[in-house]
Amino acid sequence: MAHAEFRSYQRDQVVSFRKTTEDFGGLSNMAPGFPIAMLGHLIRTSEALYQACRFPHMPDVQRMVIVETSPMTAKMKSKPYRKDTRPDWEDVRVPVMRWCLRVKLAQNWETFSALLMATGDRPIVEDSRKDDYWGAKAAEDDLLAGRNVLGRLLMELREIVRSDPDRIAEVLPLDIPQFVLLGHQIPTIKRKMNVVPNQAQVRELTHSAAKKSARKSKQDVLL
Ligand SMILES: Nc1nc(O)c(N)c(N[C@@H]2O[C@H](COP(=O)(O)O)[C@@H](O)[C@H]2O)n1
Repeated sequence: MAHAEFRSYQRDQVVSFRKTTEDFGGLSNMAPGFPIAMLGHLIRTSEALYQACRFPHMPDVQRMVIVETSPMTAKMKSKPYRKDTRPDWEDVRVPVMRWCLRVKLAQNWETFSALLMATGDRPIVEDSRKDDYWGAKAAEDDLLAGRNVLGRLLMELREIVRSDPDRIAEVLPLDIPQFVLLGHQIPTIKRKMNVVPNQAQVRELTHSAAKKSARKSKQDVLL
């Protein structure tokens, strides 16, 4: 999969997604509404989980990534540290992404499995402006061209949901060195119904949203 071949998809024959607000936007790692609970922390998106996995040896950077409300901002904020990404990242990033998607599914079973099933048998493609590794880019004749590794992983997951859903009853940690979050070994994740934040997590979310809104209204005044 890491060396998935480059291919073209006819746009009108696939399920594609770009914005998280589109019908199939929930397939995007950036999509809100698929929270992940791990080691007592609430992680808002699979993108944040994936990006945090770059920095097992830098818990402060991991924390910064997982507490940020917006996954795009989290990714941007972690950009200065990209040079410190774990050295084997190129070898492990596809298994890490596969694991992140399984965790997203295991903890949001009803909603994410329903979304995957709603794609039917059509190819799934992330329609990306600039990333033809995880997704595919617009090409001539209404084609999308790229390696579409994320789309392929989603299709792989769809097949598991369809034919062997018990494989997602538990998601084992990856057998790679330093598979840790905030200094703790990542545990086996058990399938559960959609994650409901606990009281402490609700307080944390409310607090950070309130702080953000206060900052914003201050900026509004300054503008
Ligand atoms: N919405 C969006 N904007 C971008 O700029 C993107 N690159 C993506 N693609 C997603 O980014 C993740 C991989 O990021 P890196 O390889 O660490 O840059 C992955 O979730 C892609 O689906 N999406």
